[in-house]
Amino acid sequence: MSALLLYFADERAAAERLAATAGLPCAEIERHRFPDDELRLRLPLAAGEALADTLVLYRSLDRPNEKLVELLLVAGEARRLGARRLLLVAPYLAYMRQDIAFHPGEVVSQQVVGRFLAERFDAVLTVDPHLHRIETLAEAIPHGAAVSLSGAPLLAELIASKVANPLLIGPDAESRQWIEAAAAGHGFDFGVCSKVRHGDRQVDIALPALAVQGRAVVLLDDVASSGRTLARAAELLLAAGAASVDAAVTHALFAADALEIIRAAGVREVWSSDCIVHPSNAVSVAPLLAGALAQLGVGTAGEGNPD
Ligand SMILES: O=P(O)(O)OC[C@H]1O[C@H](OP(=O)(O)OP(=O)(O)O)[C@H](O)[C@@H]1O
Repeated sequence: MSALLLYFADERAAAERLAATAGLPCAEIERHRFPDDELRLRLPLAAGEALADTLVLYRSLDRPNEKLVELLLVAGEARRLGARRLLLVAPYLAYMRQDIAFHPGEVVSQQVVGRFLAERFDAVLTVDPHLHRIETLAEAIPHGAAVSLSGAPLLAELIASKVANPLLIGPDAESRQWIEAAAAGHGFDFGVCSKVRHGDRQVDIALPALAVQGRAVVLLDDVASSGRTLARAAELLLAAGAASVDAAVTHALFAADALEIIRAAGVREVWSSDCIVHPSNAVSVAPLLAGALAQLGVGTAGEGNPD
């Protein structure tokens, strides 16, 4: 069974890391944007060349609005050309946070986008999707297509290599799942804050009842967007006597002035996984994704020959 990993130029490095780890050939999709913002895409196929049995499309869904159109076009063309098996590797999955209509008529984007993906791809692999009122990704992406992976163990290894005897702090109740997973493997001390969100850029945080005086604290979260969550938590921790505060996130969205806000709050180092391409990337999720692909029978990562 032949398989090919397809990627776009702006994610070449991360896609090539995955291809190398998974033992897959890879090729770039050519992309041109017309003056009116329409896209012209070209799959890397020579005239008369047959499609691979399995196509793996690598596209992380930060800046999702245009990327969702790319998925629509690539998947549509691949199926038109007779693709039998089409997998999406989207290390960051967008639109997962709007999981309920807060007002009549409000679009429940999570469900709409989830169905859009499930109708086009046989499997959708992602890391730490932000789920709030639903428990499993399968409730958003139906038809058995959802594969949800945890970046916490990789971030925990990174933290262990950077900070001696860290105190892991999760900024809200939802972070407890990855804080516990990260702490478990290394015996880190940990605690979880409580958070109330008042708006896109406004959160109130209360620290857990823990001694933070003199501790090297690492904040660990799934995503940093406006940066306000990490910034507010860091301010409180430093005010409570923490010796240092670093931050690690799976998804480095860092919208607009987020990094400046985080640094101004006193955060020393900011690390992220390469789920979203960003200068803070410090750990690759390629081994995690390659392992999941191997479980789906794609690539050689499961055969002990990742190179
Ligand atoms: O950088 P920021 O803009 O602060 O956003 C990042 C935060 O947002 C998310 O939680 P959220 O507050 O959405 O939790 P919820 O799903 O419980 O509303 C996420 O888990 C982070 O904690």
